[in-house]
Amino acid sequence: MKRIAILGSTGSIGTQTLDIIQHAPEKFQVEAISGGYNTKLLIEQVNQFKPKLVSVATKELAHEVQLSVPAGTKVVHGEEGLIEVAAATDADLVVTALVGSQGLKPTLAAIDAGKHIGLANKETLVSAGHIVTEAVRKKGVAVLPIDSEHSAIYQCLNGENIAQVSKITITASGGSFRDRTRAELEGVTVEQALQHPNWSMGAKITIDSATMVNKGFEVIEAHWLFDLSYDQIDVLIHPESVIHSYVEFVDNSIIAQLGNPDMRVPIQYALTYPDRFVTPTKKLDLAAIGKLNFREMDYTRYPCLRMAYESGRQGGTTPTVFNAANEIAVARFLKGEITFLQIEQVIEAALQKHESYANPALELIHEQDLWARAYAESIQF
Ligand SMILES: NC(=O)C1=CN([C@@H]2O[C@H](COP(=O)(O)OP(=O)(O)OC[C@H]3O[C@@H](n4cnc5c(N)ncnc54)[C@H](OP(=O)(O)O)[C@@H]3O)[C@@H](O)[C@H]2O)C=CC1
Ligand SMILES: CC(=O)[C@@H](O)[C@H](O)COP(=O)(O)O
Ligand SMILES: [Mn+2]
Repeated sequence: MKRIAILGSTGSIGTQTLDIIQHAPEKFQVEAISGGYNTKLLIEQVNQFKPKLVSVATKELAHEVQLSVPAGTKVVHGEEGLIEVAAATDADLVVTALVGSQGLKPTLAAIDAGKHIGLANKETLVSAGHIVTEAVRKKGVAVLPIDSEHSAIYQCLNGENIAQVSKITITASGGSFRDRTRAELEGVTVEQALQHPNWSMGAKITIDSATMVNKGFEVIEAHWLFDLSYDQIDVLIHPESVIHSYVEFVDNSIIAQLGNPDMRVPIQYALTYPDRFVTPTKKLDLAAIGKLNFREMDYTRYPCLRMAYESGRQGGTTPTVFNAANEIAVARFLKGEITFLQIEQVIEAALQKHESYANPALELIHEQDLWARAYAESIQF
């Protein structure tokens, strides 16, 4: 029995993690879960999976949840609650499925407590990759990627010598506006931006996919997960999201991982690694698909990807600012305060304004994250 804790159990990744678990109840025990504000779903999950510990966003919501869950369930709240879910139970593996850099402290707490990590919350590695990587090295825990591209690369690298990798290629669907020119992005709506062509995901990552910030995050995430230089990480547009990513070796051999766009496959792989078992997902039918398409990345069309590479290469607090400014810009776009094209303007302005600090400690990361948020919030158009 593998004991699992889930940060963000009520979200897209969290619910799909529980879906895999409910298909193999003999393999998993859910020790702890956390939700934010969706208490209705959280209560259903607690009653079905019977974790000992559950966390919600606020004290008031914790009181509400306590009334509707089995006696003996401990209900906690806020950042401390997330840290407790991450670190205070007997879980072997913590699935980090919170959205945004609020996932950083709980992830570090889980690592410090010696838990293996099923990593979905990529903003954590973008914001503080060197700190997370160092903590993982010190504690000797495993980080099993859940992000589909990184799970693909992890699977392609299984048993290979990383020194013989010449480069990796992360595939990108192109997002909800992949067939529009930049001029055609003027006036696009929130509703249109939320229509991802292949994946059903939370709102924030769906917007990140449309701006190509998501791919930029994935480049930085790959740099930290696989210890590759930015020159060894490419991005290629692949509209069907069937090839999830691939690795090219020094002998020009390429290994790719394929599958239907269904996050339950990489989630399951992270939960059961190094084993595999029959899954509730559908088989990939290449004959029915017929052909796969590819397009070279256009960095003028997608300036956020260019900014991500620049931020990653600069390192220090620059990726922290890139991430935090983006979080605010996306929230402002979703609230209707700014336009889609202004998201990249907010990020660019924050990157230009900030002063990069090399090798920052956690306190400085936190400070710069707050600075970038306040600055991104203050920009008026
Ligand atoms: N969805 C996907 O297919 C993929 C997602 N990822 C990454 O995984 C992470 C999660 O994404 P996704 O599942 O789509 O996101 P969702 O928005 O669907 O879920 C986010 C989760 O975080 C919780 N949460 C949000 N705010 C708070 C808060 N203040 N306090 C406590 N909990 C909070 C939400 O709770 P509630 O809803 O109850 O408020 C929810 O459980 C992101 O980093 C994303 O980039 C990576 C690859 C694919
Ligand atoms: C499912 C997943 O891993 C997402 O991160 C996905 O990559 C989003 O799709 P695109 O960013 O390629 O549009
Ligand atoms: Mn991805």
